[in-house]
Amino acid sequence: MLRCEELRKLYETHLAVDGVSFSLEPGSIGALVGPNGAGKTTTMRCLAGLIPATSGRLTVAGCELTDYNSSALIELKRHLAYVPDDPPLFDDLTVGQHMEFIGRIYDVPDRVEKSERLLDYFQLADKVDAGATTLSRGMRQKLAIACAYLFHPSVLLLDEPMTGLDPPGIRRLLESTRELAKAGATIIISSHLLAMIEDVCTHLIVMQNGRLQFFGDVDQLRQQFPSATTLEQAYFEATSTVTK
Ligand SMILES: Nc1ncnc2c1ncn2[C@@H]1O[C@H](COP(=O)(O)OP(=O)(O)OP(=O)(O)O)[C@@H](O)[C@H]1O
Repeated sequence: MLRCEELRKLYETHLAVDGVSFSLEPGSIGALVGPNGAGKTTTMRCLAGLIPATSGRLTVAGCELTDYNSSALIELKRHLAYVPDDPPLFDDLTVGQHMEFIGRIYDVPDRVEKSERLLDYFQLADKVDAGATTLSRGMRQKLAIACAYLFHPSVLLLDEPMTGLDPPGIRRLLESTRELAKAGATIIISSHLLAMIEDVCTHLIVMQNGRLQFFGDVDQLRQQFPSATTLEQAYFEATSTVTK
């Protein structure tokens, strides 16, 4: 379960997120979309507990992010995985060592077998002994996603996950998010690639200039934008960035 109530985030004098509210039940996949600078990454980072909200109430994986004390954040991190668009990896570790490290700190049962399966699934098996600094951008992305899946998070936040991925990588990522949601996880995918996330998302969160323009499930989206036949058309109508 993930609930974001009246989230506001001020960077000094700039209001990046202005009163955004939405909630997602377990099993939901929310597509977080909006123009550059809309406040998507800021929202994700607040939900992940990486930056404090200026005001608002955030409940993520049963944890209330109100006081940002260390025990609340540690509890949150047990259940949440956040994969930014340029994931920070450990320069001194290999691909296999990343999986081993994450498997150990999250105390993942069968971590060796799960790691092998995930590296195989994300086509990184032949890179198991490669150092993180030798990976391509897409491989770094895949490794960060594999690390996130390893401990089976109940909330997964993916910020622009498809930017560096090849077509098989994108397909596998989307398939795997569907599987994780089916198993009860709550997922948010922030992306500009609307056609690609269209089939996988159950909900749409549209932001623009820090404000929420639309939140609802796919049926509500159809009701609100009856003439839109694609997610992209609904997006344009919600943000009015393009007129026909
Ligand atoms: N650390 C920061 N300090 C000051 N302003 C910031 C900071 N981070 C983001 N902003 C501003 O907040 C606004 C929202 O930025 P954010 O990165 O959340 O947008 P976004 O929707 O993720 O954009 P994009 O699609 O380009 O990634 C922008 O105007 C941005 O310039």
